[in-house]
Amino acid sequence: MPSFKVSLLDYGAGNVRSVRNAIFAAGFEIDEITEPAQILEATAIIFPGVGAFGSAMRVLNEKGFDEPLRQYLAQNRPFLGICLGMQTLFESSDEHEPGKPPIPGLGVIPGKVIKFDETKMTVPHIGWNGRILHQESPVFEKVNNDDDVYFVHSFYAPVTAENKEWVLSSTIYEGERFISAVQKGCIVATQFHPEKSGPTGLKVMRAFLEAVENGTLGSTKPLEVDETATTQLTKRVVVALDVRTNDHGDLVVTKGDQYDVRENHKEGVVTGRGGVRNLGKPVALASRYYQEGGDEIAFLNITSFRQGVIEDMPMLQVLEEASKNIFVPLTVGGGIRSYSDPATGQTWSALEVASRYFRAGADKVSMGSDAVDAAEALIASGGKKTGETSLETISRVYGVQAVVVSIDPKRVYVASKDSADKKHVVVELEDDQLGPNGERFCWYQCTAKGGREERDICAVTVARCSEALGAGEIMLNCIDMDGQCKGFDIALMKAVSEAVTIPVIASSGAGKPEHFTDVFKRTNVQAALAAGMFHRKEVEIEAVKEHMRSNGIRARTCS
Ligand SMILES: NC(=O)c1ncn([C@@H]2O[C@H](COP(=O)(O)O)[C@@H](O)[C@H]2O)c1NCNC[C@@H](O)[C@H](O)[C@H](O)COP(=O)(O)O
Repeated sequence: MPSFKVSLLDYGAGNVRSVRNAIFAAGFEIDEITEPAQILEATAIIFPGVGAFGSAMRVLNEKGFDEPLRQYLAQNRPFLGICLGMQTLFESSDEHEPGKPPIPGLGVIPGKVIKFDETKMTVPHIGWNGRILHQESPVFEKVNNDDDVYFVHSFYAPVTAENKEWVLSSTIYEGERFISAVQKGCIVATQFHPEKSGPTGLKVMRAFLEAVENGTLGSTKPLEVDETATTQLTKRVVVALDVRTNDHGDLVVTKGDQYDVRENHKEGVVTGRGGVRNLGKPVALASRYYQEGGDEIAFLNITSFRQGVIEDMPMLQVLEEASKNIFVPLTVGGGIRSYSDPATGQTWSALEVASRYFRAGADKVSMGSDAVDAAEALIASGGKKTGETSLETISRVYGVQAVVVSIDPKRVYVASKDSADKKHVVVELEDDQLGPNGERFCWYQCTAKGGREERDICAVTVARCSEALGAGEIMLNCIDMDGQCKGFDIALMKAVSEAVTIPVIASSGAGKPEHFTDVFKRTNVQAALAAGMFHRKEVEIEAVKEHMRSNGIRARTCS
């Protein structure tokens, strides 16, 4: 039985549930810090930060946590900061609340936090990347040096002459070296998320707590840093679980065939309107994919458009259960929008809905129909933002990296590149992906309500508007390819990933490992997802990664 409880500094933003679950998984109990006085009474403090530097420091100051925290750190007492919990240790940051003056950091480490240059690279830096060690430390002694860890951030701390002695590890992203972990004595912090870095992350969390327990935390040794060493962001293999209630009211994982999730065929014979395809229980399947090395898992509530009031949120329980034993990023989508209860007239904002999901264990929320509405409104207003759309309100509080837009387009074939309405981006299809009658040109019409409502706006426009409104990532589905096992729609993935600077997840159509290698070789998407082929056990996640590696594409190794 550990001799101390971990003091958790939760300033109320983002998914702290996973940090709690990772501490429990390491065998320790938690004291929630709610009063400034508790800080100086703590044995070990863990400070997870998600969101924006400015609002984090404002909350620390308003709650009176900043001064006792500075004293605690000045006494070199055990501390683990995560992501923003590391950045706030620095003197300042370029990330501050719009229209508000920059707020200084805790000022424990010299230096300023700055933003990755989106003219040179995709921002945010989302995914699994490596570490170059600058010190030997008990915190990393249980993990292999080349184990990847999970990052999700747009701002970073560069290594400088003034803060060099603090650097525990650095990481390279698109040629830019940044500090991925710091340690001086008993003060440790990571830019990456140990609670989301799978078994590797859990080992880091356990090693930190055990080093506090046996008093060895501060025993570090500087290492000779190989200046030529580098790291590279892996391409992510994501698993999607389309979830809905079946005709008996059970919540099941289902899988559409071009978005139609009903069994209409038996042995190739049309049998008419059958039951909802049932491919298993959401939490059980998600746990299987975690064990099998899935880099991220997305739960999509595909009938959420029918949901009336906020109370009917079945995905909350799924998330709470799943996040107990799954330590890779969890995304939830479906029904992230504002609600009003016709009976009581009570309304709930999309921000309130999203906050419930973050508190239940989600790392990212994904919006479909609401994003199409917001894009149409932005176009109609000539690009004038209201600041009130769900994309803007949620990304302002939780950071763009926590906001995904899921786009559901379908092909509209046209005779030539300029025969469609000028407002739609027409693409030329790849020779091996022409239309059913050899069509070579099409535009991608967006839909809402799960493909049920066609809208007069194209996928490229919705992606661009979503980025402008605060989305940090695009999940790019394709109704034509969904469930067809013929590969991802390359032309669509190219058109959208070249139109935005935020990461794009390719989706719909994978049927074999080659399809992942293909989309990573022919487009610059950062991730790709599949559903059916994994649910039907036709392909293993590791087989996909093996095929990628054997074609020179970096994939995360789980140890
Ligand atoms: N009938 C359906 O299938 C369906 N209806 C709605 N959705 C999703 O549910 C969410 C609804 O969100 P809102 O309530 O509009 O914000 C959206 O993310 C939308 O994409 C649906 N599924 C979307 N599914 C797309 C992928 O998630 C799928 O998993 C890939 O196509 C991979 O499949 P494959 O590998 O088997 O080809």
